[in-house]
Amino acid sequence: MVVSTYRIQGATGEWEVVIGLEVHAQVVSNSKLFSGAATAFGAEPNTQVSLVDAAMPGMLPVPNRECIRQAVRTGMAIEAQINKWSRFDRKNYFYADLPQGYQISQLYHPLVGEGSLMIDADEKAGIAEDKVIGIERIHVEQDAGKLMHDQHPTMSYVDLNRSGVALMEIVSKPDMRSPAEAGAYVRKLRAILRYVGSCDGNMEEGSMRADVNVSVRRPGEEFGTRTETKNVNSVRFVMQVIEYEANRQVDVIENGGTVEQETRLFDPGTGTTRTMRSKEDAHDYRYFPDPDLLPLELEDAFLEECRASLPELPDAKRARYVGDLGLSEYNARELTAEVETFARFETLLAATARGIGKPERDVATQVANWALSVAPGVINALGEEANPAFATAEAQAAILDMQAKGEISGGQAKEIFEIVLKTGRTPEEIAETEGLKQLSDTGAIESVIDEVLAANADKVEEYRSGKDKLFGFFVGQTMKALQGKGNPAVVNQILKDKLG
Ligand SMILES: Nc1ncnc2c1ncn2[C@@H]1O[C@H](COP(=O)(O)OP(=O)(O)OP(=O)(O)O)[C@@H](O)[C@H]1O
Ligand SMILES: [Mg+2]
Ligand SMILES: [Mg+2]
Repeated sequence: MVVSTYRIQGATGEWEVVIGLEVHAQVVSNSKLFSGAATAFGAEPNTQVSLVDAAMPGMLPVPNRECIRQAVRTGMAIEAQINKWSRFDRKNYFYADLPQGYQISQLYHPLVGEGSLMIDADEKAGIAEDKVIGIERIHVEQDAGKLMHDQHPTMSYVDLNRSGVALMEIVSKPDMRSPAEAGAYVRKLRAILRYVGSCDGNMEEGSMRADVNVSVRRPGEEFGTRTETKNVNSVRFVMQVIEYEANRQVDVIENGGTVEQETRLFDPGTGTTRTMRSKEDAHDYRYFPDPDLLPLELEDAFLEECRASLPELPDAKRARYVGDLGLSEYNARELTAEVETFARFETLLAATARGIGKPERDVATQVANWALSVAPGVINALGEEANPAFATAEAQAAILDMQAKGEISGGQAKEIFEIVLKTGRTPEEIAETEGLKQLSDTGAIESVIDEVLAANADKVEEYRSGKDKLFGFFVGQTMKALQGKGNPAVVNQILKDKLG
């Protein structure tokens, strides 16, 4: 096995990087954490703001059961401790996008305690083996509004649509040791959130973003001082932040300086980070329990309902694909990485197995290869000419069924799929009218084989006296005579029978 350890080579020796991530994930829910206002993305500014979200005096927050349910389900999906008793705290600070003057969050008693998540070995990415990353906690909190500085030459506007939307803050332990591991962690976490349906994981639209904590140390020594780069909104950027920060910190230390604990901002344009605020003006948030809210107490029936609603999760699905369906580790990992991918695969697998009347296991590898490489290959090659709407599960299953029955070859399967993508015609009809079929008519194949054997009587003699290798020659000659359209299984069988 390749053991690849990520190290920064400094002027004075090697450094190890230590990473912990705080991921803010917007909870999928029709209404906000403490109000009935809608959460739909892309609405006109300030059209989804209740009196609670605008912090009108006297308004009281009421916890939204669905938001709590989603956070509990997420906690269960990372095998975390679910705290039946938790409480909300006020995190006080002043900023124009925060009308309350405080954010309702959970510092002292979060809803979800310790859990973990496994990142998968990926040799290409430099991750030698599966690795478990600890998760410290998940707490539930409100999002803030959004300031808009580009609407007016001298004024800033504020959009409160996001004010009060439920977020989960998922805090990892400082267990990651390379940009690749951090990238894999974010991808795996995003996959789990999407499987569970508790967050859409859409980083570009901001429904999932990461605060990236980075420090460096000599391998095996005490942790160094961390910096925290806020609001990083893509996997690639998370990795860039770590790469940049780790190298910057090594330079600082090797040049006799010390790393300051501070909050930094990432500039995607230059791939660098810069100071946003330092420890000196660090916030004192004056956290205290929110007097407007009672502690949350979860009942067993609620917890059971949450557990029962969980789908099969990525690790379990991957193991089942290998164990029950007989797929390779690689195929299983690729197919389970995204919800859309496994959903498409499972639909196609079911349709193919049903069509041909065989157990799923018998056709799983064929369907997996089709879904992961053959079909995308044909679609990409066609580019604009392909109409994705024609790539239905039924059409693809029909092609795979014909191939599994030996009626068409792999090459013909691709040609038929091409025509399907361009025209929407059915595969059976295409195979028939375009002559894209293998010949399986035993009578016709038999007479061709008879001719081949008669024309090569000497070779038949040699074969019968023990030169087994000649079998391939007869197959080749027969196929040539059939212009490549013979069903290989039928050709092989008849040849075997005739040669004795
Ligand atoms: N020495 C270190 N190097 C890198 N990461 C660290 C180190 N120590 C702690 N971390 C990580 O920093 C993060 C700290 O997050 P946490 O939410 O607990 O506190 P915070 O960042 O101080 O608070 P806030 O939520 O207000 O930003 C965790 O992900 C943790 O793993
Ligand atoms: Mg935090
Ligand atoms: Mg933080």
